Amino acid sequence: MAPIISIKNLSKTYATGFQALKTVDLDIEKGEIFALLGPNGAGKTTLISIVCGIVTPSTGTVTVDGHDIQSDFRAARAMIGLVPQELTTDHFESVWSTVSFSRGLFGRRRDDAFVEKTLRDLSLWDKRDSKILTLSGGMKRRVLIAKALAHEPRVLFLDEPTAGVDVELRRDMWAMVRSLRETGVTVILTTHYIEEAEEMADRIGVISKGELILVQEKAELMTKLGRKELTLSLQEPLSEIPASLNGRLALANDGHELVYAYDGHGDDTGIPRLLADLSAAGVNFKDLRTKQSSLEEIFVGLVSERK
Ligand SMILES: Nc1ncnc2c1ncn2[C@@H]1O[C@H](COP(=O)(O)OP(=O)(O)OP(=O)(O)O)[C@@H](O)[C@H]1O
Repeated sequence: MAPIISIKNLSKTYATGFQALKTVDLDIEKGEIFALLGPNGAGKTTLISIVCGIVTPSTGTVTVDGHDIQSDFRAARAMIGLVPQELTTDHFESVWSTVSFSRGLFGRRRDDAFVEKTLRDLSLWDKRDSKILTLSGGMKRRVLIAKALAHEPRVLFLDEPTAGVDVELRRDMWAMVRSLRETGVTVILTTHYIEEAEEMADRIGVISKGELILVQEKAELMTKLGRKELTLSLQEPLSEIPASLNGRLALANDGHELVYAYDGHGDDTGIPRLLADLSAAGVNFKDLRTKQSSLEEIFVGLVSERK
């Protein structure tokens, strides 16, 4: 099956001379949930802004269901719903009129029943006559989603959908994404939360400094991301690791700490066996802490693995 979005040789250098994207190639399959994972400034918004026709690429092409986003912009854009990070217009409009207006913008015929269903699904029905200005931040986010869905797009982009939203909205948003997928809608979300990519995505692309450094099925990538470290603060410093524990641990902090790295997503972390072996070797500790690899460390690990 042809991909719903095909990105080839895409790069972007802004007028400042800053290169925000470096030769990105990516195909998104119809009906998948794809998470673009990367730290702030990695180029996520730039990438989706190009696909949505908001930013012009410096090189490369993008097609949406076969429509070129530059030469066939209207057809390409009509396929897409975009939920941006912030609402910038429409403050004085009511919820109902801003959402139904968005539908009209894409040439869709008026369909009050569809707009009503969208508002109800997003718990906005009671607010349909309220001016956007008077809504809470969470409600404004819901309006952004309703606007993006108003013209029944086949592809939905969510830019940092849960940054700063409350638990309830996050849960609603995830449920909405899953139900959209059931109707064949393709969802692409950007995030810098590993947990969000893990919860939502079928496939994850890791972007760092404008480069798509890895694209992988979630299950595979989470195994890589799941590395954790257990640090034990010892009661007495050690000059060397006891023979029975060698190979599993590293000494740190001048022998005051032992560090054990393990797969945080595996069923068998090896920790119970490790603690039993430490006790048998007469090594006592006074404190312990665990640490998840940070995104930065993961990126460094992923990039060096590819070399
Ligand atoms: N119009 C612009 N002119 C110059 N530089 C820009 C412009 N827009 C973005 N940038 C720069 O491009 C880089 C990538 O920005 P982008 O917004 O795509 O990142 P991001 O991964 O979406 O990050 P965030 O999560 O912070 O939005 C950043 O360093 C940003 O400062």
